Amino acid sequence: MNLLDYLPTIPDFPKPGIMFKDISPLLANQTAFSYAIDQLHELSTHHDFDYILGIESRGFIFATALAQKSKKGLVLARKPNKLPKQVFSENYGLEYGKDSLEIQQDILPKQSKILLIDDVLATGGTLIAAANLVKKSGAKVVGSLVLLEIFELMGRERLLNENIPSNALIKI
Ligand SMILES: O=P(O)(O)OC[C@H]1O[C@H](OP(=O)(O)OP(=O)(O)O)[C@H](O)[C@@H]1O
Ligand SMILES: Nc1ncnc2[nH]cnc12
Repeated sequence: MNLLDYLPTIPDFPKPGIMFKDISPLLANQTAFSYAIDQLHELSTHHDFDYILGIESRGFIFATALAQKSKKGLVLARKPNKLPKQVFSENYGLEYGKDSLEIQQDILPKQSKILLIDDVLATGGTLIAAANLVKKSGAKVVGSLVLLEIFELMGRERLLNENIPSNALIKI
């Protein structure tokens, strides 16, 4: 199955010049979605981890499915002002803007091993911010896994510079 058939490119969204990869058709096709989760789960087994960290919002979809399949807990990295307790925060830039992510300060046990999950790796800004939140918690990032990596935006290099191993089911 070629998952790229279910990931159309939408030019100039959300800003001129951005070639946006839309995951909606993949999610809407039960066979493609299920195949993607099975393949991502297989890649996740190469890591020894205690928790999955999912990134709001598209990352939550894949993180939830993988946490269930892996029988691991799911921790949410959320956009600002959504979490009810004390948080660690990170500001970051991504391909088409700036944002912040937060996690609750008391959610990750110190020294626990964390696998980061998102849908797309573009510049890597989002995953590096998520990794910094894990570090602030005293936990350890064992790797990152995405559905789709946009190779020319060089996120993988940025992640490697931060000592974050990265893997992607599809690379374009
Ligand atoms: O590698 P980067 O350049 O950081 O870009 C990747 C991020 O961009 C998208 O998130 P977005 O902030 O658009 O949020 P969404 O999931 O809520 O749509 C995507 O879901 C990744 O999290
Ligand atoms: N080009 C892109 N398509 C989909 N999601 C993205 N997140 C960052 N860049 C993206």
